[in-house]
This record gives sequence, structure tokens and C-alpha cells, in this order.
Amino acid sequence: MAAPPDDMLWARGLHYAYDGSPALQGVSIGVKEGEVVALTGPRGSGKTTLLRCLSGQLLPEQGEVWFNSSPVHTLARAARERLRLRRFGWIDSSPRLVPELTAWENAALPLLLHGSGYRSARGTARAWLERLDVGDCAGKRPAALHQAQRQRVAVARALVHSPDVVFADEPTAPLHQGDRAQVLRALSAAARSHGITVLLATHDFALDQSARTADATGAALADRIVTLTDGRRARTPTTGGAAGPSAGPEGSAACSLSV
Ligand SMILES: Nc1ncnc2c1ncn2[C@@H]1O[C@H](COP(=O)(O)OP(=O)(O)OP(=O)(O)O)[C@@H](O)[C@H]1O
Repeated sequence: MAAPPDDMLWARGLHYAYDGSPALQGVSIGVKEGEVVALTGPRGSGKTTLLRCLSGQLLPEQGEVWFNSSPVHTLARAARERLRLRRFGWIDSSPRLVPELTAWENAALPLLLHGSGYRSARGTARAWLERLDVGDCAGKRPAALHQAQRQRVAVARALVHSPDVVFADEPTAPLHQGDRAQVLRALSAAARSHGITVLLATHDFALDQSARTADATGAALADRIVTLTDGRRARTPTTGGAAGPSAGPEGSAACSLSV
């Protein structure tokens, strides 16, 4: 089966289990170019597993993943790694930076791995750090930075090579309340200004009060919310939160980004 031509990323009937314990049970999703999609659901609902299948880190046991009308699920490991390196960016819940490298060197890693020259990689990485309000940290090593600064460097690293898709797995989890909305806005604004598609996993803010502000912001910055429950797409809205009643599995979130 071919993917719909207007979906940049498309998956059908994904199943994945860890040691026989199901994490995804037939998830299908389509994402258009430039869309910002918030993936919500309670802890353990399969958000990370879905992101990892869509980004080619995991091979689904059943189902198909297509990127730009080409199959990802049939690619050999080396080809999937090349695809991830060139076309995708990944932001984890904790900023895994290389401690020996400065902030700009960390941000520039995808470019350097692609074979870009040192000087040009430095210029591009510094520009992204400026855009993310951590330009003055460019020469510092991760240990000298606050957690929010480190996470911004990780965001810069995910965007620096102008990927087609950025997968962000609860990128604000380690941050204080005040930093969360800022990092999400910075990510979202940068992605929108460069036409980068974003899949952003967030906890179900209706169920997790501590994450409410960040996830409400993440959802409000998204074009659309997709909700998972027990490894399946939820059929009804699970929240009356900031995304509002329109934010069902296929519903549109308010897109109120103005940064
Ligand atoms: N490496 C692993 N080994 C075994 N089980 C796993 C592993 N990773 C995830 N799981 C299980 O798979 C299910 C889905 O987990 P997943 O991390 O995808 O959900 P999630 O919605 O991202 O959760 P969270 O919000 O807590 O990160 C859960 O039951 C989880 O315990």
C-alpha cells in the first residue's frame, strides 16, 4: 500500500511489544509537511514508542511507516540511521549533551557528522543558539549551563541541519514551570519559521497536574492533538484542558502562536 501523497509522515496499523508486553496496538497516523502535532496520553500509553517507530529507531512488529512516500519499515538499519541523521531531529526529555564539547560544538554535531566544514557548522550552530536565546552560552561546556540552557542547546542541535521532521519526546519534562513554556514556544516558533514538521509528545495534562502548564502550552502551540491510550488512538477527547473540546484525536488545537 502506498502512503497518501499529501502526508509527509504516515503510519498504518503499528504494533510493537516489549518482551511480549504490548506498547502499540494498531496505531495509525498521518502528518502533513509543516504540521505541529501534539501527541498526548497518560504515562505508558505508547507515546515514546510511537515516536521511535515513526523516526525509524524501532521497527514495528506489524504495520508500515512511510516518509515522503518512501517506506521506512523495510529499510535496512544503516539506511534508517542515515535517514535519521539527515532528515530527522530528536529532542529527548533530558538534554544529552557531550560534556567535553562546548554548547556550539554540541549544537553543530549533526552538521559535522554530515561532513560540513568546521567554520560553516560553527556559524550555523551559533545562529541557532542565538535564535533560541542561548547565544551567550556558545563557548561554555554543558556543566556550566543551567538545565533550561542545556535543553535549548539540545533543541538547537535538533534543528541545526534543517531536518524535515523533529521528534520531541517530552522536551520540557526536566524544566521548571517558567522555562517550559519558553522552550516550547522557541521550538515551535523556530520550526514554523523553517517549515519543519514537529511531533511533540506530552503527558496527558488532564491527568498529570504537575505537567499541566507545559502540556497545555504544547497542545495550544500545536495544529492538532493526537491522543493515545493503552497503545491505541483514543476515540474521544480525554481532556477539557487548554486544547479545549475541539481537541479530539483528529481535532484542531487552537494555534495561537505569536512568538
Ligand atoms: N524499554 C522498554 N522495556 C520494556 N517495556 C517498555 C520499554 N519502554 C516502554 N515500555 C513499556 O511500553 C509501554 C509504553 O511505553 P512508552 O514509553 O512508549 O509510553 P509513554 O506514553 O511514552 O510513557 P511516558 O509518558 O511515561 O514516557 C509502557 O507500558 C512501558 O512500560
